[in-house]
Amino acid sequence: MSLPKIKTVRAWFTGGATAEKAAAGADYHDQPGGHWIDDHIATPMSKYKAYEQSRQSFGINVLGTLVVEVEADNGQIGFAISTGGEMGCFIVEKHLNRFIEGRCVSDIKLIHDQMMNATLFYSGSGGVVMNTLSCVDLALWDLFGKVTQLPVYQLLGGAVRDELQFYATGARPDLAQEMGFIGGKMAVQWGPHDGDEGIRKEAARLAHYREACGPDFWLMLDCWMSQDVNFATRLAHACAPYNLKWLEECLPPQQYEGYAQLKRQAPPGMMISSGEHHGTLSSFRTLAETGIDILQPDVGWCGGLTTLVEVAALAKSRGQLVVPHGSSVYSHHAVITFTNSPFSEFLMTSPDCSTLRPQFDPLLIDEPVPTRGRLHKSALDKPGFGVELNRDGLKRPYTH
Ligand SMILES: C[C@H](O)[C@H](O)[C@@H](O)[C@@H](O)C(=O)O
Ligand SMILES: [Mg+2]
Repeated sequence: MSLPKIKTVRAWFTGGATAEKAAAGADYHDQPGGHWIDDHIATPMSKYKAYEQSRQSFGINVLGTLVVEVEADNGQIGFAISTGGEMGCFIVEKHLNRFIEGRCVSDIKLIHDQMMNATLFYSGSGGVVMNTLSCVDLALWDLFGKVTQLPVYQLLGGAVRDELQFYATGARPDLAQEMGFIGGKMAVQWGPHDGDEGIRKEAARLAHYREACGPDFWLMLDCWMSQDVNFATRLAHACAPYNLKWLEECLPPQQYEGYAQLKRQAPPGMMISSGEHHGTLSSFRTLAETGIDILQPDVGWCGGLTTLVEVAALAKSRGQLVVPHGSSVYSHHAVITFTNSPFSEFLMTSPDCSTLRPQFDPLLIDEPVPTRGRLHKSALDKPGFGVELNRDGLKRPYTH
């Protein structure tokens, strides 16, 4: 089979700081007011009163959505979305384009290695540069699937299970249980600056939902980098009586010693997780060596699908789980091929968690959502990632 070459790469954005209004999409924090995902959630900025109530107030949604499309010389187009906005457009159109155009559509790993090495001097192994590189990588996998007429999960070697099962991240674990999810993960709302009262409030909320959901429904807390080892340890022990399944991302990404200490100090049987704000395989090796139980790379932020596959193999060699941060079809196609990813995250983007809204709505046409907390592999049986792009409102600020 003679494969086409990549003729053009283009980058678009929507939402973010330069947009007139919030525009949800890949940057799913860019929601209109009154949304659960921006309601007094603890962050490293919560110790500043002005930034305690809303994450948008300190800029969680400044980047906006990046869309990358790659067009082959036979006219077929692959695309992907991530969090990166106008800055990502600049990086794609003014820097990464030189490693992409002219290459064969199957040269995904070569392009990935050149993008990684060429951005080392300004990527800091994460952040918007890694988001952008990840988005290019995902678009290349999508194009390869479109050209070969195969879903990405089959390009990766095929499914190791017939269906994906999901826990739901949101403010209402009770509603998640009614919808058939296997668990509910809530965002913590209090942090070290709230002292013992904060721990009491979190434990009381957990006790309420343990009562509402019964003894076996999974309940988790997501701390979004907002804590220190002492607060996280004491929170873990305060929540142990309510069978907290895992405590997530308590510390900033680089505090590896802290994660190792937290894992040692956590109650027996309670899992510790992190990873959604880590980028590159090396960072995940260091994170895995802390001994935490679950690595949670975001495939749109960690280095793309090419890196995610490497991270999954690393974790598998250590007996650790990989449960990617909620990233819709971009992680579904990977997770269903990983033997150490027994479940996935579905991130509730409906304002009050009462309905099943596709995570990247409205950007992906035909974006699947779980039914009774599950998604059969047949839902992924379309070429590439199996979704099409809603181009409404997209802007292309740079060309080359
Ligand atoms: C719900 C969390 O605060 C974040 O908004 C979410 O993006 C992430 O941490 C997650 O694990 O879903
Ligand atoms: Mg998280």
